[in-house]
Amino acid sequence: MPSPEIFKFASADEISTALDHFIAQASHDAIARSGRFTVTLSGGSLPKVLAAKLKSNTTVEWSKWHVFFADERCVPHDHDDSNYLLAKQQLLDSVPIPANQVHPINPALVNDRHAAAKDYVQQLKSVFGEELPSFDVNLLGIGPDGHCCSLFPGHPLLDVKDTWVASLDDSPKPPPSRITLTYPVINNADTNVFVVTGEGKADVFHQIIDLKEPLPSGRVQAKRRLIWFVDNGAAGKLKASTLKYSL
Ligand SMILES: O=C1O[C@H](COP(=O)(O)O)[C@@H](O)[C@H](O)[C@H]1O
Repeated sequence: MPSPEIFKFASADEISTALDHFIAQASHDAIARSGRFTVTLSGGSLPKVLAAKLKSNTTVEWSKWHVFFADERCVPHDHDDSNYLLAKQQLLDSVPIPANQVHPINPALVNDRHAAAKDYVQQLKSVFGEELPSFDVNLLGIGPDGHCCSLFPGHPLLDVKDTWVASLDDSPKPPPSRITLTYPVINNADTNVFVVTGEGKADVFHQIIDLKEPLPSGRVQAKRRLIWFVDNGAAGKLKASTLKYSL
């Protein structure tokens, strides 16, 4: 299992620049290796930081991207709570990824979370076949409680191993009904990248990295790289010895 690599930046803006370079390189490498770049996006604070610079990057072969969502709220695509809507507004509307290579939750199934999760497994199979999906990169956020995707502390979904996509109707963070990738898929990625900004995340980041508390984000592994991009605010309580400063 790779050790976490933690990179600290002065601001969210600096993270956007670093992410632009990092994702462009990861995309280039994956396309050279396999002809495509498979990536998941999270919701919350991530899409804005991710897209700020990346959306103007003309060196990226956007036509080779296949985009999924690490988790999604069971709401229509035009709902304010939709992770897809957020990603569309921040990034997807600005870059030429073919529409059939972007995989949002099926909008016809948002009132039936079980069916939506099952459908999302089929969407994964349409790109990865029957093998356990191995994304080139998952782009993940963390909540102040340590959740990532829609995997919340103490929730039974933390132990799910028999499906690639699970659903819940009791998310402690609204909205309650959601679907989420499970650990077998998350941890089978080549690279998992967390993006953490702001003082509001300083306590939980310290708990995960320094105190090694078994919060959902702290249980994320990867096949090759496990990377954290953090700003000064989020790293405010971290022991200095755990940091790396350049990629
Ligand atoms: O509900 C969610 O929250 C997490 C963290 O969001 P943030 O705003 O604190 O960064 C997010 O990663 C996840 O995709 C989303 O559904």
